[in-house]
Amino acid sequence: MIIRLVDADSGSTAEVSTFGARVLSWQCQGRERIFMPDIGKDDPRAAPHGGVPVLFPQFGFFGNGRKHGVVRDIDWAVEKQADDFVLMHCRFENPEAFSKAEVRLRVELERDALAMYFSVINASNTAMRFTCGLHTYLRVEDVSQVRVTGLEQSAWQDALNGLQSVAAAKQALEGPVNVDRVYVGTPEKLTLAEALSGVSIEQTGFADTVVWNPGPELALGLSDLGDEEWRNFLCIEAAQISPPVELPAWDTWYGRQRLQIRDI
Ligand SMILES: O=P(O)(O)OC[C@H]1O[C@@H](O)[C@H](O)[C@@H](O)[C@@H]1O
Repeated sequence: MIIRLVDADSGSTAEVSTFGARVLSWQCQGRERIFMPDIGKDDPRAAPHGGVPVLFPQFGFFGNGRKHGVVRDIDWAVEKQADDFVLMHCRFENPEAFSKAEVRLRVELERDALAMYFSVINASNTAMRFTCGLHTYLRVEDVSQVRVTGLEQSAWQDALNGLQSVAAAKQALEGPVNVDRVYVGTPEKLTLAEALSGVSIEQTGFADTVVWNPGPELALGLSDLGDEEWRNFLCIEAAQISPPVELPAWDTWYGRQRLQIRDI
């Protein structure tokens, strides 16, 4: 099922699928801001690379479980809904580790912003360890022309090169084609700028940021992407990887990512 949100004042809209609690679309100021491959427009299940997949209980290969976790591939239940927000939840269980969790995502549409509130309740009697993230695919006209600011002072691990540590670049990230970087301990505010428009990206709770674009060669191996679609997105992912979350029994962990359109 797809839930459609509307902000009555501005006419902004968003679409969220109950499959994976994945945001599929955010139309704001007359433009689509979230990337979905063409093939996924009718059936999002056919297109894992797009929208905002929720990654839990594992981000990427950071853990002993399945890459990017399991909750992106299951149906979530709607708990509350209004014109401009939806709250969904799913249950996660790992009998081998005696762990159970209740995972929630609230997606809230504002005048010129989209906020995603993620939470995990450890519903078991033992502490729980996980990594997680919101794998946001930001739609851009041409990734080779964009500029990301806010990460200038952050060192990173290069996932294209065995997670080798790389010193902070001390400059903005320009035209990030074929990058896969894990920035550990990042500022709360980043900016993605294009020629005519920009997005402020704010994250709280999530300490890390992953920046990913596959570029033309890696994209050939991703069957849901059309030949040139790698140009039309940059993933700026709010993540908690290092350190992993150690959540005591019956405690709750919160993370939020908020996207806001800004003038350039
Ligand atoms: O193909 P998936 O599982 O959706 O992952 C896509 C990308 O997700 C990013 O978060 C990772 O840093 C990349 O290494 C990965 O390729």
